[in-house]
Amino acid sequence: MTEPTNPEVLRDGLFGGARALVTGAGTGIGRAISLRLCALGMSVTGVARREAPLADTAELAAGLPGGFDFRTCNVRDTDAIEAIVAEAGEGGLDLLVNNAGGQFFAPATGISQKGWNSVIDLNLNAVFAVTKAAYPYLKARKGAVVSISLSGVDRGGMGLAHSIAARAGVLGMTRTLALEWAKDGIRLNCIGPGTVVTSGLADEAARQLLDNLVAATPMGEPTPPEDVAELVAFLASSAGRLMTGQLIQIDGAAHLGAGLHMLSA
Ligand SMILES: CCC/C=C/C(=O)SCCNC(=O)CCNC(=O)[C@H](O)C(C)(C)COP(=O)([O-])OP(=O)([O-])OC[C@H]1O[C@@H](n2cnc3c(N)ncnc32)[C@H](O)[C@@H]1OP(=O)([O-])[O-]
Ligand SMILES: NC(=O)C1=CN([C@@H]2O[C@H](COP(=O)(O)OP(=O)(O)OC[C@H]3O[C@@H](n4cnc5c(N)ncnc54)[C@H](OP(=O)(O)O)[C@@H]3O)[C@@H](O)[C@H]2O)C=CC1
Repeated sequence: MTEPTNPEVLRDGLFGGARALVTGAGTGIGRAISLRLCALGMSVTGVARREAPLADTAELAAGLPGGFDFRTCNVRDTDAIEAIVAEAGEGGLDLLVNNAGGQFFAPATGISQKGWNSVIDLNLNAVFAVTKAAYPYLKARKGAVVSISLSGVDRGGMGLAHSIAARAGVLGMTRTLALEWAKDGIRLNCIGPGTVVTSGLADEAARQLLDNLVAATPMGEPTPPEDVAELVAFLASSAGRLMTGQLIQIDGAAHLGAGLHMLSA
C-alpha cells in the first residue's frame, strides 16, 4: 500500500438520529471531524470563537445527511460553554468531541506564568468544564467522549511543557472518568494525532518545523485530518463499545521514534 488511501471505511447512515457537540469546529481537525460525522448522519453542533470559519464549515456540511449548526463561544468562558452544552444537550447528546486547543512553542524558561495559565486553561480546565457539563446528557444516551490530545503526550515534547502537562491531565481525567462513568455506559478516549497540516501550522515560519516533524516520523508522512475524523467516528460507534480510557496515537509511529519536538536539543 504505497498510495495514500481513502480513510472513509464506516458505513453510510451509521449515526442517523444521533447528535454531537464538537469544539473547535471552525477549522482543521475539528472541521474534518464535524463533516465526517455529518456525512455519517449525525447532527453536529460546532463551537469556536469566530463565526466566519464556523459558517464555512456549515456551508461545507450543507447537503450531508446529518446537520451542522454552530454557536460562537470561548471554551474558556465556563458559564458560556456550560449554557451551550445544556442547550445542545436538551436535544440529546451522543458524542462530545473536545478538540478546541492549542499552544505556543517555547522552552519552559520562556513560558511566563500567564502563558502557562492560558495553555492549561484552554487545554485542561476547559475540557473538564465541557465534559462535566455534558455528563447528564451523555448519561441519558450512553454517549461517548473523544478528546484530541498530542502524539507524545506520555513521553514529553520539547517546547511543549505547558501543553503536554495539560493533555497529560486530560488523559488522567479520561482514564478516571472511564472508571467513574462506566456504570452509566459513558466511554471516554483520547486520540493523539501526529503532525496534522492545518491552518495552525500553515504559515511560512511553520514550514521548516513541519519538514522536521515529518522527517522525525518513522512512517514519513503527516496525519491527514480525515484519518483523525474516521477514528473519532469509530470510537463513537458500537464497534468501540468496549473501548474506554484509551490513548490512541495516530501518528505514523512518531511517539516510538524521535518524537515530535518543537525545539531542537
Ligand atoms: C505534536 C504537536 C503539534 C501540535 C500542533 C498544534 O497544536 S497546531 C494548533 C495550533 N493552533 C493554536 O495553537 C492556536 C491556539 N493557541 C493560542 O490561542 C495561544 O497559544 C494561547 C493558548 C496562549 C492563547 O491564550 P491567550 O488568548 O490567553 O493568549 P495571550 O495572547 O493573552 O497570551 C497569553 C500569554 O502567553 C504568552 N505567549 C504567547 N505566545 C508566546 C510565545 N510564542 N512564547 C512565549 N510566550 C508566549 C503571552 O506572552 C502571554 O503571556 P505574558 O507575556 O502576558 O506573560
Ligand atoms: N495540527 C497538528 O499538527 C496537531 C493538532 N493537535 C490538536 O488538535 C486540535 C485541533 O488542532 P488544529 O485543527 O490543528 O487547530 P486549528 O488552530 O486549525 O483549529 C483550532 C480550532 O479550535 C478553535 N478554538 C481555539 N481556541 C478556542 C477557544 N478558546 N474557544 C473556542 N474555540 C477555540 C478555533 O477556532 P477560533 O479560533 O475561531 O476559536 C478552531 O476552530 C488542537 O487541540 C490541537 O492542539 C494535536 C496534534 C497535532
